[in-house]
Amino acid sequence: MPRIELKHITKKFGKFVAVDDLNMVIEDRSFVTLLGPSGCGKTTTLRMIAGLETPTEGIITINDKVVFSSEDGIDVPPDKRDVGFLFQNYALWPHMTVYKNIAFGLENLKWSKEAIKTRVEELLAMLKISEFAGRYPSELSGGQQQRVAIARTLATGPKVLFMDEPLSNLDAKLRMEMRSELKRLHRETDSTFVYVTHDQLEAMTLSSMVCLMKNGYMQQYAPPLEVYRKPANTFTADFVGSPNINLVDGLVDQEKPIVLKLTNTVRLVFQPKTNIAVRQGQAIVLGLRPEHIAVTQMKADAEAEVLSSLPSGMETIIALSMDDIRLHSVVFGDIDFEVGKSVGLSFGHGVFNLFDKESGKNVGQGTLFRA
Ligand SMILES: Nc1ncnc2c1ncn2[C@@H]1O[C@H](COP(=O)(O)OP(=O)(O)OP(=O)(O)O)[C@@H](O)[C@H]1O
Repeated sequence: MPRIELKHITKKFGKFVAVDDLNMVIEDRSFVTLLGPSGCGKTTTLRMIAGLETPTEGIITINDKVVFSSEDGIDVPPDKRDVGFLFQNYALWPHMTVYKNIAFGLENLKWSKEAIKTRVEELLAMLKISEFAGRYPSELSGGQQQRVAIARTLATGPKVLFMDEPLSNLDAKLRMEMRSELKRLHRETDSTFVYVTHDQLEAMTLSSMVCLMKNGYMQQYAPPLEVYRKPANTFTADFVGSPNINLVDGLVDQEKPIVLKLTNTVRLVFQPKTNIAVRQGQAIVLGLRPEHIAVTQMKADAEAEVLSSLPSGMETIIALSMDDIRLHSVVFGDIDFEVGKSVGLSFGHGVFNLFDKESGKNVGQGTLFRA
């Protein structure tokens, strides 16, 4: 079963380094998402693994077989890597029916008519498009066309499936529907999925592992909830989560216990979960997820004023001003808050991340309370 390994993969376009010394292991049957802002190197990475782009340096192995090595001059072509593709422009063949579109690849492989029929019917059922078998692509909605494209890609049973923003042409409702379809397909097919997106929500909800990239560098490679709970640096902290994490600048005011000074009046004790090293006067950034800032009338750790309240029914996003620091909190339930009102903030039920201001790196996790 395929396990993919990238060793010291670098890709340069002229002098420009698009991917820089990337090392990663994609475990068999995992769902790995390459995530990051536009231009960070996601597509280039995917294309190098697939064999569509030649790395400048490094080694790629699939199932312990070297498919690329700059040193040994090995470069196995894409069709010999046992992989399938699904891209943003999934262009179905317009003059072929849905059935034919899915069958085409199998006919090329000289499958028997009966075997093709069995396989196509299985895929039509799996993707819930059996009733459209006789239609042409122009007679289908965008979401239905996308399902056909997925069925066509899955037909030959590729061990690894590469997808580059496959849902970006769909409207919000369909994207949501296709997300759960993709997750189900991943379970049902036993294939390894490698998926490119710049949509953090898509990456969070779909993947077993997220590879977060910036400027050609891997920033963090971890399960999505680990990226969320324990971001490696301020960039990854800020990239995942909606509404965004609150990143508040401050100073280490005291080392034992650790006291953080956020403003002239807001000082908080940071109780680390494990031993961490900070020094007095060190500039830090405190990461506060909005759902860990509770708005309370009792036993507050800090005081704030309500700047705005955005109730959506299930939850309310509140903009707050704590001294001159702006914070966002999320409160669950259909509650509204009065603008201008003074409220208390409690940090009692959260675990917070502390970052070094200069390097941006995570220095540790801990709980917070009033100093
Ligand atoms: N053929 C090329 N020649 C020169 N530069 C390229 C080429 N292909 C990509 N690049 C550059 O390499 C960088 C990474 O491109 P890549 O397509 O991998 O980014 P991405 O993260 O997938 O972005 P997006 O989300 O916008 O698709 C970009 O700055 C891009 O301009």
